[in-house]
Amino acid sequence: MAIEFTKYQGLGNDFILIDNRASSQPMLTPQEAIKWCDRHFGIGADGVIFVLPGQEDTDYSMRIFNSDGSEPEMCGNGIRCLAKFIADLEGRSTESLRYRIHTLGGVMSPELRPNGQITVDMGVPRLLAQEIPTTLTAAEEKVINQPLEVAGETWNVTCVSMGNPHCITFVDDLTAIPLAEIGPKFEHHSVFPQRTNTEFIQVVNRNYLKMLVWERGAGATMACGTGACAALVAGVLTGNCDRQATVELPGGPLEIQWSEVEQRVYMTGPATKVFTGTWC
Ligand SMILES: N[C@@H](CCC[C@H](N)C(=O)O)C(=O)O
Repeated sequence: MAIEFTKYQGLGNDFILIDNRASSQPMLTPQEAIKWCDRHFGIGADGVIFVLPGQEDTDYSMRIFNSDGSEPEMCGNGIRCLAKFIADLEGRSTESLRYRIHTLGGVMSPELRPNGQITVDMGVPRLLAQEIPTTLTAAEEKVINQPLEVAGETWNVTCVSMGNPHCITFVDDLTAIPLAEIGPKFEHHSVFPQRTNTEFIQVVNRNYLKMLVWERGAGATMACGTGACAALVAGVLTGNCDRQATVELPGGPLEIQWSEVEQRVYMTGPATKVFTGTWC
């Protein structure tokens, strides 16, 4: 069966978007998603995202498969791409628009702005060990600057769930991080029963962080929206940064804010259409 798709990217974190509004079941299996994401034998992407009918009073639902076929709960760069894709499908790309999107990580709300940027209300971060999930501390405790042994070194890590799990560690020099070697060791560490995304953060100043990411199910990517949000939350919890900061990723910057009153995290960044195609 021929299936139409559109490729989008947010800071180089790239996704294949599929119009799945006619059914609540994703059109592809995880095995098919692996083939589509392959950069040599397929279209090439960090994941496949489906726009499905809304549930529980939302406008639409989002499901996503990582490039390894696993299904994460949420994706920050992906939800900006999805908002742009929906606006394009509805023929409303030039308006200021807000959607309520159901995800496996909770309801998220992206807003398309007239300047082309998209701000997403990413909800309230979850901080208890059982919510990450991790066995690093007791289930009801937060994981802030806890020592973790990886590759023969002790790393002080802080864990944050933005719907999906993140393990954040602050380092002096990002250029000294052997990402491809240690990323998988964090991802598959026995203290993370559902694996984890890992962010390495260098603090430039209290409002500017630099980040490298190893994503669960996708490896080293150019950017991770949920990871940037989790990094800012971890920075506040460890006293490394203020509640508003620019997070610079290999693919470019995201603006992140953690509001003191409602405790919600807001992420602002771009999303761009790359091309459309048909998989035959
Ligand atoms: N790149 C994404 C996160 C995608 C999901 C992640 N790999 C996971 O398994 O949790 C983002 O921008 O947030």
